[in-house]
Amino acid sequence: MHAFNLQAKPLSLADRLADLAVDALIDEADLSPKPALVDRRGNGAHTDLHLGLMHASALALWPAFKEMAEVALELGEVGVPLREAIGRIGREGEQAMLVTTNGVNTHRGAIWALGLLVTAAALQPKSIALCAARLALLDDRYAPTPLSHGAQVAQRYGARGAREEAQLGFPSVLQRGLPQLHKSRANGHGEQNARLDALLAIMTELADTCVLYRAGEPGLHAMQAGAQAVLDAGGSASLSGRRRLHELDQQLIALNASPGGAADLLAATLLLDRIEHDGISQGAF
Ligand SMILES: CC(C)(COP(=O)(O)OP(=O)(O)OC[C@H]1O[C@@H](n2cnc3c(N)ncnc32)[C@H](O)[C@@H]1O)[C@@H](O)C(=O)NCCC(=O)NCCS
Ligand SMILES: Nc1ncnc2c1ncn2[C@@H]1O[C@H](COP(=O)(O)OP(=O)(O)OP(=O)(O)O)[C@@H](O)[C@H]1O
Repeated sequence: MHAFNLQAKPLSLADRLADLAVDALIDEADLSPKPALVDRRGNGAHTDLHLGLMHASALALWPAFKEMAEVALELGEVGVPLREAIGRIGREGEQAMLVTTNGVNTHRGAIWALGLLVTAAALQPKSIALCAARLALLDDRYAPTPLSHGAQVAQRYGARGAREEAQLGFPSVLQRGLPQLHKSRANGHGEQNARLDALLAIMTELADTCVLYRAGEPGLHAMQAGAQAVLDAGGSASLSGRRRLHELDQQLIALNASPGGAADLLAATLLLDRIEHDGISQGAF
C-alpha cells in the first residue's frame, strides 16, 4: 500500500471547460499589440486596468465557469431553470471579479459571452452557438435591470449590444473571428498575427457599446474603418498592415475608444477554437 496515490485524477468536462475559458481570457489579455486595449505593452485607453489585473480577474472566474458547466450537465436541457441558474452563477462570478479587482470592471461582458458558451458546450457540444443563443433568449426573473452603459447606448443610438450578439448566436465570432483566424493561419501568418487579424475582423462590423459609450459614433466609425484598413493592407503580418495597426492604436487612444466588446468576442473566438482542438466539439458550432 502506498502513502500517496500518485495517479492524477482525470479532469471532468466541467474542469476542462473552465480551464479553456480562463486560458482564452488570458490569451486575449496577453495578445499584443491590440488597439487601445490592455496588453503586454500597457493599458491602452484604460486608466483603471492593467495586465496583472486582467490575469487575476480571469483566474477568479474559474469557479463560476466550472459551476455553469456542472449545472448544465445536471439540468440537462435548455430552459428557464438553467437560464436562471447560470444568471445567478454569473452574478456571483461578477462579485468575485469585483472583489479581486477592487471594484474595477475587467470582464463583465466576458462572463456573459463565455459563460453562455461554456454552458452550451457542456450541454450540446455539436451546436454550441445555437444552444447559447437559445439560453440568451430566455428571461431571467432575477436579473437586475440597471441603466448600464450598454442600455444607455441602446437608447441613444439604437445599437445592438452584448445581449443581442448572444441572442443571434454570436455572428461576430462565427462569421468574423473564427473564419479570419483560420484564414490567417492557413496563410502562414503566425499564431499571434492570426489572433490579431481575428480581433480586427470582429472590429470591422461590431456595434461595440464600450466604444459608443466612450467615443460616440465617430469613435465607432474610426474603429470599424481602421480595422478594415489594416486587413486591406495585408493584415497584422504585413509591414503596411502593421503601420496601419499602429495608426489605429494611436487614433483610438486619442478618442478614448477602447473596443472592450470586441476583446470579449475575441476571447469567445479563442474559446471555441480551443474547444475544437480539445476534441470536445468537432467544429460544427
Ligand atoms: C447582458 C449583459 C452583458 C449586460 O449587458 P449591457 O449591455 O446592459 O451591459 P454593459 O454596458 O455593462 O456591457 C457589457 C459588456 O459587453 C461587452 N460588449 C459591448 N458591446 C458588445 C457587443 N456588441 N457584443 C458583445 N459584447 C459587447 C463589453 O465588454 C461590455 O463591457 C450581462 O452582463 C447581464 O445580463 N448582466 C446582468 C447581471 C447578470 O445576470 N449577470 C450574469 C449573466 S450570466
Ligand atoms: N484586454 C482588454 N483591455 C481592455 N478591456 C477589455 C479587455 N478585454 C476585455 N475587455 C472588456 O472591456 C470592458 C472594459 O471596458 P470599460 O472600461 O469601457 O468598461 P466600464 O467599466 O463599463 O466603463 P468605464 O471604465 O468607461 O466606466 C470590460 O467589460 C471587459 O470585458
